Amino acid sequence: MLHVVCFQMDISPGDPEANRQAVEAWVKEQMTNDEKPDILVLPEMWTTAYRLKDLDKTADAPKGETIQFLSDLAKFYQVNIVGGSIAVKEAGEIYNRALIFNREGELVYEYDKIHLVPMLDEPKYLTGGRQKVESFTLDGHKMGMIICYDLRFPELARSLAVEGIELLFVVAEWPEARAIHWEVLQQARAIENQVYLISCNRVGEDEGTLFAGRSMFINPWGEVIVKGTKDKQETLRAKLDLDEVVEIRNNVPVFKSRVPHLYK
Ligand SMILES: NC(=O)CCC(=O)C(=O)O
Repeated sequence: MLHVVCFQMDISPGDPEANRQAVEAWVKEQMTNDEKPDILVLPEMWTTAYRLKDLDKTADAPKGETIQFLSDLAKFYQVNIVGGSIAVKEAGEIYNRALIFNREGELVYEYDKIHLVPMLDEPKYLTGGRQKVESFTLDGHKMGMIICYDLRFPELARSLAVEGIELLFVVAEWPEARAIHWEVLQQARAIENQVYLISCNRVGEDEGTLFAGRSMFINPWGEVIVKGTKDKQETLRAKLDLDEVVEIRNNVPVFKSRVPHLYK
């Protein structure tokens, strides 16, 4: 069983220090519980939220404070951290960068959001990722990670599923205005790829945008096993039986039935 916990967070806009303090307190609370989680998950752009005009000042350096902070927490509590994403400024460009740390505090994977979301002005302020997505391994299990708007591009999740991931993380700041897409697309990605899908969205409002919450844990059959509220900061948790992935792939052998040379 893999015990996964997500922080459906109400982010303090443009205030990395306040957000780091909130995350530190939350991690401490999780790790002093009797049942210690295996993986902690944070949302998208959790240090700054979508204060994009300020990112020149508030983005982290590539080996900056937030990266060290997450690494130290992972090492101190010996827990894997799917560190959501943060703004990182590198060679004059700003990226929406996801960060994954193992129990030793090592950065095992980083991913720059490929699809920048026009509806939130990302292309005006950020540079899209140029590296191919890859899977990573935590506690011996293959996993993948995408960021928010990436959810709309099924080929991205599929490429990770073809690599053999059992679990897909979706970290997000998805607005309430398109909440129906958020819910349905998550279930679709879980069903078509036969993976556990763990999403971590923010709640709250910033500069007129209300965010949708409804973070979800979905099993590889497509059932929502845990769902956050639409408007409350809260912690979501579940123990995942990864044998279910194998069982469902045996019962409905989608990956064996694919004929990829006949379509793109
Ligand atoms: N932060 C995001 O990528 C939001 C995505 C979004 O609003 C949408 O796809 O709709």
